[in-house]
Amino acid sequence: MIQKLISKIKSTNAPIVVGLDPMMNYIPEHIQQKAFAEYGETLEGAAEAIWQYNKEIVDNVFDLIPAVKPQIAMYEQFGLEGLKAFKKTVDYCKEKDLVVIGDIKRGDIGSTSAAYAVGHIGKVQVGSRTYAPFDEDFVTVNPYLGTDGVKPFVDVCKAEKKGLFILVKTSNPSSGEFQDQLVNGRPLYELVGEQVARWGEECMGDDYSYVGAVVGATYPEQGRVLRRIMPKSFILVPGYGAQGGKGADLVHFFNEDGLGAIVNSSRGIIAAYKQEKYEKYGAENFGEASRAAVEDMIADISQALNNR
Ligand SMILES: O=C(O)c1cc(=O)[nH]c(=O)n1[C@@H]1O[C@H](COP(=O)(O)O)[C@@H](O)[C@H]1O
Repeated sequence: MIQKLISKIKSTNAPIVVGLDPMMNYIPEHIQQKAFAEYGETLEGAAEAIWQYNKEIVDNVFDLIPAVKPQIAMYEQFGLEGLKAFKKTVDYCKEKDLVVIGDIKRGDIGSTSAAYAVGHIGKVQVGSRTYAPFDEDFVTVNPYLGTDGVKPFVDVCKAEKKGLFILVKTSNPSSGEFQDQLVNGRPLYELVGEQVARWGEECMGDDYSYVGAVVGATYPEQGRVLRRIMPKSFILVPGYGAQGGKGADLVHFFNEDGLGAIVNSSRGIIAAYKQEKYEKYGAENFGEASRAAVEDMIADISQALNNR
């Protein structure tokens, strides 16, 4: 899957991911009203609104981008109906030939991680049959439990040719509380980065490992250091746009080959129609506003990479 991600980044010339994080207050009134007219103000109605919203965004941007990243909590909050909308979204994006990064941030003791891995990127056995329940291409993993909590994900990736992005230095304001603590004089995120590089060594595609890392756009200096510590790991970089990250902050997340990083924006793209810059599109044309925001994001990152 890392090969597919790389070839799609090259063909689109866009190292970006659109985050499909559909919060209800971003979903335009007309989409909500239609879904509620059909299913009532129910969990099913919410799930239908989410699905229709996602579909319109994907239809407007799929040809410009290599990948999407649905964040499962945004679906899970609506229970089983929400999870059905998550699965429908995953399948639809795959039909559109997009790489799907399931943002699930899981990680537990070995046996439990194995079940998460099977459910999201692997296959589950039912009697004589096997099923791929969610079937994303990559998932995000929380490494707090250490090697035996991560290894089941790595094993499933090897068997299924899928991939991981492991949290190393997260984009949020409190990320330093634990991640920046010094251990033998070095910040914890560096030690986690070194371990990600080691986990990745046995999982190489042609040039890059299919075990990647997550490093927030909001910490560009740490990104520069981590780029060197994990030269063969792809870095998923969230925090662009709504959290303040800009193209110019991101150049050091990339290798000299122009690869090695993929930048996520969720609210900045899917709720673009609410920003002053794109309000001329109006809520009715929110998909077109998202397309314009994707084009602007690609231009911003390309320009920063060309100027470095
Ligand atoms: O793993 C992630 O994707 C992630 C890690 C991190 O450090 N920071 C972070 O914001 N994310 C996710 O990236 C997305 C960012 O959304 P926006 O701030 O709306 O672009 C959300 O889905 C977050 O859950």
